[in-house]
Amino acid sequence: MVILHSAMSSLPLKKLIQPSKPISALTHPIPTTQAKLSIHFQIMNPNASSSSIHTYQVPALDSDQMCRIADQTFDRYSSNAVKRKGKGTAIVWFRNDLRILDNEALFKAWASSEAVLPVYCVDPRLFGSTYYFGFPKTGALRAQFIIECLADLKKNLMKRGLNLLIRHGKPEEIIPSLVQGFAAHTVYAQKETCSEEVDVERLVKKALLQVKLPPSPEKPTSHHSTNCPKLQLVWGSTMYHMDDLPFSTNSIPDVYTQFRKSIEAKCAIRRCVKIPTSLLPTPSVEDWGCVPSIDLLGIQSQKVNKGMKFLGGETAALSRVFEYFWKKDLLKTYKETRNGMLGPDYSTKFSPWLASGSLSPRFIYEEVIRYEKERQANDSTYWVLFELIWRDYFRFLSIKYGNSIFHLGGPRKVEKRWSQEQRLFESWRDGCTGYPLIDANMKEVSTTGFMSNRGRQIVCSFLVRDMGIDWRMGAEWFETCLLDYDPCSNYGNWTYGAGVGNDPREDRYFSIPKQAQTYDPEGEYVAYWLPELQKLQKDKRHFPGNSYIEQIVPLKFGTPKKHNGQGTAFAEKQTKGFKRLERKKK
Ligand SMILES: Cc1cc2nc3c(=O)[nH]c(=O)nc-3n(C[C@H](O)[C@H](O)[C@H](O)COP(=O)(O)OP(=O)(O)OC[C@H]3O[C@@H](n4cnc5c(N)ncnc54)[C@H](O)[C@@H]3O)c2cc1C
Ligand SMILES: Nc1ncnc2c1ncn2[C@@H]1O[C@H](COP(=O)(O)OP(=O)(O)OP(=O)(O)O)[C@@H](O)[C@H]1O
Repeated sequence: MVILHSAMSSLPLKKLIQPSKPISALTHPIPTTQAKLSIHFQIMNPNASSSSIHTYQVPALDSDQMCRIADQTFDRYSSNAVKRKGKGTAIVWFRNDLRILDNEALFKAWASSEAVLPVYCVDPRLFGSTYYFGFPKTGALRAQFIIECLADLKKNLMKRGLNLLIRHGKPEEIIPSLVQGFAAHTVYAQKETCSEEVDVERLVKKALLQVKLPPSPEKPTSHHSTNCPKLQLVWGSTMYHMDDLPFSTNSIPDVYTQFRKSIEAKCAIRRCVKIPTSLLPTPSVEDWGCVPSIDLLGIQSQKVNKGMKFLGGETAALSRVFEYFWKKDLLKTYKETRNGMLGPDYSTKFSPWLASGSLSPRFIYEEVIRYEKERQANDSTYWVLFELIWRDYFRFLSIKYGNSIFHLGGPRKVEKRWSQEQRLFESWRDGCTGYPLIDANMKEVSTTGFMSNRGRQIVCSFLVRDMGIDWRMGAEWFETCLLDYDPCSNYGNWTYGAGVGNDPREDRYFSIPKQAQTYDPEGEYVAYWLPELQKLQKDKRHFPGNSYIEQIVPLKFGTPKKHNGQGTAFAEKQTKGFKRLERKKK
C-alpha cells in the first residue's frame, strides 16, 4: 500500500512511499512523425543509422577512433621513470574511480608491491532502494553505464598486462577474503565522503583486523604477533586535493564565492599521476569473474531511443574530452552556450564520467591549460574550471555537513512545511504537469539519464516552490535516474535549490515563462521532447493552452491568465524585459 502525507508530517517516512511505476515503465514511445528537429539530430550524428535516428551517441566517434584517442592519451600520461620498490601483493579496490589515468590508488598499489590485484565488488546495496522513498537506488541507465565502465576498465588494465577481478557481494566480505587468499599487505582505495560509503570503508577496515597473515620476511614480527593488512584510503575525486586546502574541512567557507576565491588564491592543482606502461606481473587468479549483465543485477534493461546515449568507460571519457575541446573546438564558446538544453554540444557532458571516476578532473584541468596554450584562453576556457570548482565545493561541504545534506532541513536546519502529495509528485516525475518546459526536461531525464544544468534548476524550483513538494522526493528521483548521480553534487544542489543549503539568495525562484523565453525562445527543446507541440507556432509551444494537458498547479508567481495560446501576460512582460536586456547589451 502506498502511504503519502499531503502535509509535513513527523511520522517516519522511510520506505513508506513506493513509486507507483517502475522506472522501466517510464520510457516513451518513438514518435511516428519525423520532426524537423530529429532530422537536425540525424544530420548532426555521423553514426546515425535508420534505426537510431532519434539518438545521439556521446561521444560521436566510432570505436576505432576512440581506442586511438585513448591510447594516444595514455601514452602521454605514462612514465617508466618511477622504480618499483615494494614487496608482496597489494590490492587496488576500485570504487568510484573506474580509470587508469591519474589514479593514485592504482599507482600506490603498484609502487608498494611486486604484484597488484585489481578488484571491483558489485555491491548489492547499490542496487537496492533510495533511503526515504524507496525508489530504485540505481536506475537501468546508470547501471548500464557502470557496466560499460567496468568492461572498459578491464580492457584497459589488460592492455597493461593486468586484469580486473569482479566479484558479487559486499566489499567487507570480499576484500578480507582476497587479502587472506593472496596474502596482500595493503588494500588501496579511493576515499569517499558520504555516510553510506564511509560505513563500508569502516566495515572493510574492521574486517581486515580479523585477517591474520604470516609474518613477512621483510618485516619480522615477534613470534606471537602476525602481520596486519591495512586499508589505505587515497584522496582522488576532486580537482583541488583535500590536503592542499587552505582551511580545515570544518571551516570550509559556506559561500561558494568565498571558497572559490580562497582556493584559487592559495592552492595549486596537482599534476596528474603517471603510471608505467606495463603493470605486470599479474597475480595468478583462477577465475577473474565476468562484467555483470544488467539482468544479473536484477534490473530490467532500458534502451535509449531518443536524445543522448552516453557510452560508459574511460576510453569514451577521454574521447569526449578530445571531441569537445579539440575536434569540435567548443571550449572557446562554452560560457556562452553552457545554459542550453538541446543536443550534446552546448556543454561538456563530462559529468557521467566524472561521477563514475572514469575521468579525472585534474586531467580536464591539464587539457584546459594545453588548449589555452595551443589555441586560446578566454572566459569560456576558465569557466569550465569555475564549474569544476562547484563540484569540489559540494564534495568538501559533504565532509563539513555530514548527513545533514540528506535531511529535510538541510545544513541550515530550516524548518518549513512541505507536501508529499503523490498526485503532484507523479505528474512532475512522469512529465505530465501541463508545463512543457518541466515535462520535456523530466521526459529527457527518464529517457536518457541526463538533464542540462538549466533544466535541473528549473524542475527543482518548480517542484519545491510551485508545488511545495518535499525536495528529497525530487533528489531521490534524480538519484535513481541520473547517469552522473553523485551524492555530494546532487544533494548539494537540491538543498541549494530548496533554500535549505548555503545559498546567500534564499528564495531562488525560477519563473517558467522567463526561463522559457530566455533559454528556449523558439520552443525547439520542448517540441523535441513533446512532439505533439511541433505542429504549434513557435511562440505558442510553452503555453499551448487547450491543445496540451491541463496545468496541474498554478505558478506561484505569474500564473498564466490566458489559455488561448497567445502566451501569458507575465510571459509577455518577461519577454519585453528580455528584449530590453538584449538591446542594452548591443
Ligand atoms: C538539482 C540539481 C541536481 C544536480 N545533480 C548532480 C549530480 O548528481 N551529479 C553531478 O555531477 N552534477 C549534478 N548537478 C550539477 C550540474 O547540473 C551537472 O553537473 C551538469 O549539468 C552536468 O553537465 P555537463 O557535464 O555538461 O556540465 P558542464 O556545464 O559542462 O560543467 C562541467 C562540469 O562542472 C561540474 N558542474 C557544473 N555545474 C555544477 C554544479 N551546479 N554542481 C556541481 N558540479 C557542477 C560538473 O562536474 C560538470 O561536468 C545538479 C544540479 C542541480 C541543479
Ligand atoms: N551516497 C549516498 N547516497 C545517498 N544517500 C546517502 C549517501 N550516503 C548517505 N546517505 C544518506 O545519509 C542519510 C543517513 O541518514 P541517517 O538518518 O541514518 O543518519 P543520521 O542518523 O541522521 O545521521 P546523523 O547521525 O549524522 O544525524 C540517509 O539519508 C542516507 O540515505
